[in-house]
Amino acid sequence: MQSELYPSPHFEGVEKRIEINFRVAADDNKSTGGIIPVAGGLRCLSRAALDVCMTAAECEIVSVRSNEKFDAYVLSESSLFVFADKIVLKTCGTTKLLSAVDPILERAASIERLKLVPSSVRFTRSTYLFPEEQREHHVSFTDECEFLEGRFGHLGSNSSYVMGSNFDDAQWHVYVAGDFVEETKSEASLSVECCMTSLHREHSQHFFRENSQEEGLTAVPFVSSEKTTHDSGIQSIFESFSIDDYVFEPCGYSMNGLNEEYSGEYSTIHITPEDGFSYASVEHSNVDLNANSAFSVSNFVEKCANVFQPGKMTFAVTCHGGRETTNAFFSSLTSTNKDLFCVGETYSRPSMCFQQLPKDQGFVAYLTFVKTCDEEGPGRDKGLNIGSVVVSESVNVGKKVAYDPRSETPMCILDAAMSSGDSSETDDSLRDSSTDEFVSYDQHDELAGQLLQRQQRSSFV
Ligand SMILES: C[S@@+](CC[C@H](N)C(=O)[O-])C[C@H]1O[C@@H](n2cnc3c(N)ncnc32)[C@H](O)[C@@H]1O
Repeated sequence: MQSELYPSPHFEGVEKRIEINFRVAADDNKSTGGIIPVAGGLRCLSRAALDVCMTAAECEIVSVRSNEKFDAYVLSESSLFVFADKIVLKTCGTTKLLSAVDPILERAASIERLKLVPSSVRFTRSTYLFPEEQREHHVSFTDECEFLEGRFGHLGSNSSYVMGSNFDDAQWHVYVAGDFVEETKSEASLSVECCMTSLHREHSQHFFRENSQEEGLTAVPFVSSEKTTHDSGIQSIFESFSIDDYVFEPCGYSMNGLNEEYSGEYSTIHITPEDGFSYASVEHSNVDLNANSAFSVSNFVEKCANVFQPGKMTFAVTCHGGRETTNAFFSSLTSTNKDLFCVGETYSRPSMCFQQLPKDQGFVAYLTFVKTCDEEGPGRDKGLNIGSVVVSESVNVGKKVAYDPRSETPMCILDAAMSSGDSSETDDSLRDSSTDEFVSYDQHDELAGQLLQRQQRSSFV
């Protein structure tokens, strides 16, 4: 259906992401003491073994860069990060990310002496722009969760969430299982995943190898990936990072960044610049909150906004590991004033919600920003606002929801505090819509009840 509405072929920029943490199998614990050497473990997997896993997901490795803590691979569709005890795979398009899980688990289990087995997993994604084109285990979030439960449900503490307004086109999907805390009592780590749509058309010209002939747009001649990274402002988001960048033919951009100051930290950016379905993602992950205590989520939000100037952007902030540090970090987010994440006057923040993960695994905060005004000029890609009602996936209520993509601020006209439709999955939204501030845990049950009542009162066609 949508192929009649969008330029063909179009590209699904929205990525799926899985992070699997491993530990030494119980029967090998005695011989190894449970220790996985930082240069060993999963990093011992051969290139051929990784290629098999990537082929299963239907993507391939195009570049690699390493530091003492991890190997970062740029893929034809996004990125792969391999640590001694952790794999992070992020793929876009119609790739079959979950089909890589079995080959990864099999190869990890066969690593000599260590025999690595999963200890925890986190799967995340935004709402697909073209959900009907997804295949195999990715046809819906329900399918994705079913698959994940089959492979990781036995780890316990498993749960899934859909965060953000049910009426919005960008909800945040999360599946977690296993115990992050057991493994990393003292370490607290943070990741921020940003997704942007309706990119600025002039800025997007940086990511074409062949210049657009469109009137009103200033062509940016392609010189090198490094120059693209510098001139587009991307380098300024990640100043202390060594960047492995790649500009695709005829367009598209991917990069992995390795922090030279804090060597476990990484970043990754992927850009689909084409008009009609433009999309970019920026991720900054594995931030050790004890070591890099100066890390600021609001600075990160501001930098992404300034560089990309998208029509819309969402941020998922996940904090897990060491309980005290994560708790302190999130109280500092929630106790400070409500403008913490505001980006000047050019963006409004129609929604913010907050999810505590089971068994002290940590927290996820999910924020949405919408551009309030546009300057003169070629403006931004209208993206999905091309004059037709789009049917968007809404797995959490088990039905499809129609919304009008022509609305510039679809969420503003609705009650942003109503998280998603299924209260069993999302009634942990802790935002008080009257004050736009987080509420305490004690207030939570009361607020959830109020939200549910208001949700039941609301009607939407
Ligand atoms: C670079 S990848 C990045 C995907 C990423 N998830 C994003 O933000 O959209 C996608 C972009 O590269 C372009 N592209 C060119 N050759 C490609 C290839 N072989 N595989 C995937 N994308 C390719 C696509 O048209 C699209 O603009």
